[in-house]
Amino acid sequence: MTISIWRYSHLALALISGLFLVLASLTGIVLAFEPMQSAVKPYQPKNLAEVSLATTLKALEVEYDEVLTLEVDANGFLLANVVTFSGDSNQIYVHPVTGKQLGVPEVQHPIFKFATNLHRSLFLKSVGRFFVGVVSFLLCFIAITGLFLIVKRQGGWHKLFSKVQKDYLELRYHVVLGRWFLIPIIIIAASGAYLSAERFSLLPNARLTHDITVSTEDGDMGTKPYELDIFKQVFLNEVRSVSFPFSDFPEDHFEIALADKELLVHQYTGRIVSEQPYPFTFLANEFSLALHTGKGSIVWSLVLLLASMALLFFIYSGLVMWRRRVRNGKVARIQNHKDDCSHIILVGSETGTTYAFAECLEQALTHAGKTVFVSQLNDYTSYAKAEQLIVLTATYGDGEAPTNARHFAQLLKTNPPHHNIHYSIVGFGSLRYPNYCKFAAELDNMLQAHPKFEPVLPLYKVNNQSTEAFQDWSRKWAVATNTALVLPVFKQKKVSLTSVNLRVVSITDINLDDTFILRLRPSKTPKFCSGDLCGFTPKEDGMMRWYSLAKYQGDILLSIKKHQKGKCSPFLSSLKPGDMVQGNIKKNPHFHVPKKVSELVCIGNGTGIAPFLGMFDENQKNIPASLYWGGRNEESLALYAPYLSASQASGKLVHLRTGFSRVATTKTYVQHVLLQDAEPLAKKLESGAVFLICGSLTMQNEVLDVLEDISQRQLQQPLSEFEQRGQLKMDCY
Ligand SMILES: Cc1cc2nc3c(=O)[nH]c(=O)nc-3n(C[C@H](O)[C@H](O)[C@H](O)COP(=O)(O)O)c2cc1C
Repeated sequence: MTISIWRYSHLALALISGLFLVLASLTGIVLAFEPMQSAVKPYQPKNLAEVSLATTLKALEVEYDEVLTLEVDANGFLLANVVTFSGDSNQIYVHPVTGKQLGVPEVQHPIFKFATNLHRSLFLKSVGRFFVGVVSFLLCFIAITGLFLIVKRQGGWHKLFSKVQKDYLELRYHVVLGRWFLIPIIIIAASGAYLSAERFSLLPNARLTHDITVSTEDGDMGTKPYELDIFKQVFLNEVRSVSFPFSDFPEDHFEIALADKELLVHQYTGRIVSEQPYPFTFLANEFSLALHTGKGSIVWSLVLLLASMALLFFIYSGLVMWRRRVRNGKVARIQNHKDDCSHIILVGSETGTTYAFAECLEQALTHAGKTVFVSQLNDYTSYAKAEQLIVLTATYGDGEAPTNARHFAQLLKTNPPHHNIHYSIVGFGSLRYPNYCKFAAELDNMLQAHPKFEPVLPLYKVNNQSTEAFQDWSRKWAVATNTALVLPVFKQKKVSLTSVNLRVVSITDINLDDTFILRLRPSKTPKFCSGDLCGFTPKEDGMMRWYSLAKYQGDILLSIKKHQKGKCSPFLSSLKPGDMVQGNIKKNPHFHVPKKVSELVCIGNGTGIAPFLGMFDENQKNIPASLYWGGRNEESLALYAPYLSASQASGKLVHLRTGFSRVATTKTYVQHVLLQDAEPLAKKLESGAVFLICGSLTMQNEVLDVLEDISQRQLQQPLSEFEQRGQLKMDCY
């Protein structure tokens, strides 16, 4: 529940203050340059901690006829109001030791003046200041709610800076930048709100008053200030300002503002006539001003500049995210009537990405001649002609329902279907979270227990919005329901491909699994790695097919299953040594062996073994490596035996475990073999070994269930802990 409250508060506050925030961040960007520009001036030639006030006062007496005030500004520059011997009154920067003039304060540049006015009051004087104050206050809450949401999303404070989940650009960078800039934004907003509150006298009086009785002490009127001990003991780095006595009368004093207190000092005796510490509100005001403006610190000004820019990005990306969510929520309103449809798709989604899958499925089903109705789980009702119910749902919080799916269980009770309906559930989740697809699993249990619902397929889990996994589920669903379902191609991110001419070095015979190994030598040496992908485009349909590659002694090694009716694999199987073929290489960095790794556990089935053959061959440091592989029988393994034996002989592969599904009466799959090795595998997980999984998506899901089980039972930790540490890498199809 809480996550949606935070999300709606965050959105509502941002919408209310959006326009003001745009202005504030734009002007904030401009204003951040002002302190940077001042701070680089050469007006601080000496370390102030080494110069006593007496030294400066003496130098000033020599240089000027009279000094009225002396101020040490935020940059540590000495600004003095002096009267020269020729009678001119000047405000100048002076050298702390020689008293000589170093420069004059510049008039504020019109751009900064304009930006300051706009930033402070929108040119609306007190009314504007009031609005700006309120917006600062709101911004504080927006940033706090935002930070809370990010912490939730990342799985706790301790994981704030761990890997950010894959999502569309605006959402991803809302999170990535939020982690860095929300704290500075909270500081900017809180200090801005404080300054406004101070300005509108909402805080206790910060002014300081001295309670002095008229001094009767005269002292020696010939005494020079720099001869007094007090001025010899105070150094410039402690001083804010000095006001010189108005006249020679002993009852006029030096007013010295130090970092934390103000002193009145007798001008002839040096006695401290009054000493008052600054009230907290005064210091807080000063601190807020420094934090809000960046005065005196180039580094902080730079942080303010970047935070203002980030704020603009948050406004933009927040709007994009909101629009996506609103648009996705409206899907149901622009389509068929619910009671006319045979296929009902219900979506549970928090950030909207699951709707893209629902739209794809809707298109494909419509194309297959079905009448489709798409809605959200919270709108579940009766569906007069429903034959198939397909639920696509994310999981949120700690394994909870997304906001738009919370009422489904209740609605199901109040609207039980009148006829039997087939159902399938696809859970969208992420292995980074301990409760992977938990809500989908709960729904599955709920429907399984319901007398009117009949499952078409077991629950299918999709990790990190994998389009391949969803395609895989759709193929299975199409077979199970005998539907001619072809999903439209998902929009792919642009990736850089390297086109290469490849010469066939060798090609094996096709084995009993219709599988063969193709060894190709690139004409030039493109940079590639085992785990990258090699693609071919058959002329017939112009669609690229990708194969996971092994880099084997500089060549590309592919394990290919020949599909009789396929377009690409039959062509590749017909190649002869010496033939040339045009291919493409696509980087697949998430499936590379990490540079620093203590141990490797490779798990795969069928042709998924290919990248591992290269990884073992490249294992120059003999990092302990194991292979768990599932195939039909020994003969299936024979295809890879020469490569595996060579790696075993050289210590690059130390542990080989296989599971065969067509040997004994009981089928042994790779996940069963993993279960047999639960204890050693748990130890490997614990000691930081990297687990790589390659092969079919069905195998991947089974293997993940087994690994989750091992991790929970043996280590009392969810598998997500290891996923987040980068110990789990997958490339399944
Ligand atoms: C704050 C947050 C919490 C999440 N919690 C879980 C979780 O407990 N289990 C899980 O499998 N996935 C979890 N996920 C991942 C989402 O379910 C997954 O990214 C899903 O594809 C998002 O779909 P949507 O964009 O339609 O909401 C979480 C994501 C976020 C941002």
